[in-house]
Amino acid sequence: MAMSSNWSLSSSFQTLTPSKPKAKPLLLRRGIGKKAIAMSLSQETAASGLQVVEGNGGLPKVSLSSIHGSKAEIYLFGGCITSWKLANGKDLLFVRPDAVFNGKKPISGGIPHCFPQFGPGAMQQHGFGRNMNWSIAGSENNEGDPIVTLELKDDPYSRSMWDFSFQALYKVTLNSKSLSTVLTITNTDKKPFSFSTALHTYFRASVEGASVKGLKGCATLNKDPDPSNPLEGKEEREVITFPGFVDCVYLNAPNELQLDNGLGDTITIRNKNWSDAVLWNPHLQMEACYKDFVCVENAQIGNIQLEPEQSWVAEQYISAD
Ligand SMILES: O=P(O)(O)OC[C@H]1O[C@@H](O)[C@H](O)[C@@H](O)[C@@H]1O
Repeated sequence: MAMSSNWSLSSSFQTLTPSKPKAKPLLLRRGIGKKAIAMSLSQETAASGLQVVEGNGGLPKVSLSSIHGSKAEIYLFGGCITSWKLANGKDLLFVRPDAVFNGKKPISGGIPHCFPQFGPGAMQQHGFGRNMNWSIAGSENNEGDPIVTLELKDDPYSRSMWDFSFQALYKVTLNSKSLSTVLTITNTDKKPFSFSTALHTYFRASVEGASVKGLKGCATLNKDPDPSNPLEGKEEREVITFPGFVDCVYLNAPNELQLDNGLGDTITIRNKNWSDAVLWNPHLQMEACYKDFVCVENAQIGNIQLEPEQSWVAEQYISAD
């Protein structure tokens, strides 16, 4: 499979001592007071093409601009990428009209994290990663393309649900026609833990014209009609469309899928080490917006167990040609 030249991952599991990226640290650090955050807003940071600005609800938002014209936005709350615009100004991601930006409820749209649980399970459906504040651990600029690394660590809130010490690093790179992410989960505890995770990507779409290719032959867990009792099956379709409610897990999904968003764009979704995929459209359960998006999610549905100091790494690379 062809990958871009900056696409490299030596191994999926690495034993390493958790470390900060080498890039120059920015002002917004974890645990910093509100006042300090306010002071650092609007500041042009060390790496060009990257700014921290005030987003909806006053939440800090990282704004990325490539010299090639593409743009992206990431809320530190939830480490959620809410916008990915090509040079032509088209935003390929979708934020639901009912999304709230109050720093409490997860942002419904863009690319929310499901961590440390895809769900359903012991804690809230998609875990706590999407409703905690991530911090900026570093930034770079590679030939005009901005790169930012966000970090999430355990705190009393996460420990109230999942009593482990962890570090999540999320490196986001914006290129002219692509957006890539590397998620690294490290066990910083003294005991093993297990987790599941997903990138719950909401793609802007015209649902009637949208389709996904690449999943034929996969084993499926279909949550339609009963989400609490998924039906096991096998995907027989070359081209999957969204004629009604869709909520299906694809196990051992391939490393490359293609989404036709029904709006004139073909989006290639490549991954390394995201083992599974999920397709979701709520249909009439969300009458106000279901026609305007489809979720195509890279996921790790089965639990990953990490020993102390061990890391799990997975990459996603979405591009529009
Ligand atoms: O939490 P959100 O963004 O509303 O998404 C919920 C949906 O997320 C999907 O990933 C699940 O497969 C669905 O079962 C679930 O209903």
